[in-house]
Amino acid sequence: MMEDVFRLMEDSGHEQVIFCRHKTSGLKSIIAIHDTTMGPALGGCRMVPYETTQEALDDVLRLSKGMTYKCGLADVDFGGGKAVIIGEPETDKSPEMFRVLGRFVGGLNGRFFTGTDMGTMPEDFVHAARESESFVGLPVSHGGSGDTAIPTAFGVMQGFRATALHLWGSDSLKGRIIAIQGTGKVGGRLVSQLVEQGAQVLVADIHAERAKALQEQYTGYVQAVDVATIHQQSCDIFAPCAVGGVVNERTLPELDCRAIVGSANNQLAEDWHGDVLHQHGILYAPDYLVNAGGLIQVADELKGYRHERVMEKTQEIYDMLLKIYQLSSEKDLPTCRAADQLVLERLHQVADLKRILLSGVTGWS
Ligand SMILES: NC(=O)c1ccc[n+]([C@@H]2O[C@H](COP(=O)([O-])OP(=O)(O)OC[C@H]3O[C@@H](n4cnc5c(N)ncnc54)[C@H](O)[C@@H]3O)[C@@H](O)[C@H]2O)c1
Repeated sequence: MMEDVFRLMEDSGHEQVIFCRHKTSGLKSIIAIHDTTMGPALGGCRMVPYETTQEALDDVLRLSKGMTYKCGLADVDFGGGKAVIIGEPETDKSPEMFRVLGRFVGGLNGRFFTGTDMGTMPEDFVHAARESESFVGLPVSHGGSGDTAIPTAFGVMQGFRATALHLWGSDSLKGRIIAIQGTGKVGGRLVSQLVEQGAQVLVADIHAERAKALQEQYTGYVQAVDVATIHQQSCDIFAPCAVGGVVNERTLPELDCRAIVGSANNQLAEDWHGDVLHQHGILYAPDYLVNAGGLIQVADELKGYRHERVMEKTQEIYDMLLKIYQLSSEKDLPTCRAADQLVLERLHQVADLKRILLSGVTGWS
């Protein structure tokens, strides 16, 4: 039986949940707006063949709340939101379905902006964008900003450097050993940038040929290892850049690193795994801060995209991460909890400044 939606919203602090259905296109979608204190909600739109509506609802509530935290730490003027489409991306998509989604999102009148996520592609959004201006992550030919892996990798590099400074007193990565799980768009970029900085890099990918190719390209600096053992490698920094949930009950006792800094979303299988990392003296860079480069890029599209501005903003991940590490040390708090505390402080600050009425605002409340 479906759980009471209002109770779920109350538990997670959501403002609004919208169920959208369209008979002819078969669209079934849920949009969740978590918190708009900092600005309109922003978050990706996923298409997944959820088995139940409850499963889709739980996912959209969890992900939209996560976006509030991500926007808060990245210091962009957006709040948390997310959309899910219930369906199989390979077979259920149609241009009409995305135009219908465009009309539903457009009907929110700027309260929610959305970009691509698992199961949705920039090409799908070309159809949606015909109906509303609330879509980001369009192909470059349609005014989009292009591959988000570029700022994302740049942000992770800031994470490596800030972590090195905190742990070893210098942000140089020369001679450091970094183990990268997943050598795709982000991981692959990190390898070349790390080699440039003089680091030693261990790599693993389920497509073993990708890791091997990097080993051949950077002989003497990059070594390919087995996917099953990458997290167990003795290294300075373990960088998950593939899938979520890699820090879990099974992997925790096997980790042999001083820090975890990577691009993958939801690296902690459960929040309390972050507490265990803290107890074990493994420094964890909250993933939603370190991988915020992509979010910063799509948020910038809404202002008229400027690459330099995106990279400048992404660079700030360095200082924000140092702030989290410092708070964590001072208060003996796990870094994930220190990050949450900073977001809540920011929400209070923004709510306070918004008490000042701007001229031209319609309505008096
Ligand atoms: N691209 C972005 O802008 C961006 C932004 C934020 C977060 N992320 C996250 O970062 C991660 C990497 O993103 P990407 O764009 O490089 O994706 P990608 O699909 O280009 O690369 C992922 C790589 O990981 C490999 N892989 C998958 N499962 C693996 C496993 N169990 N062990 C080892 N390798 C595995 C894949 O073969 C692939 O080469 C993802 O979790 C993504 O959600 C990416």
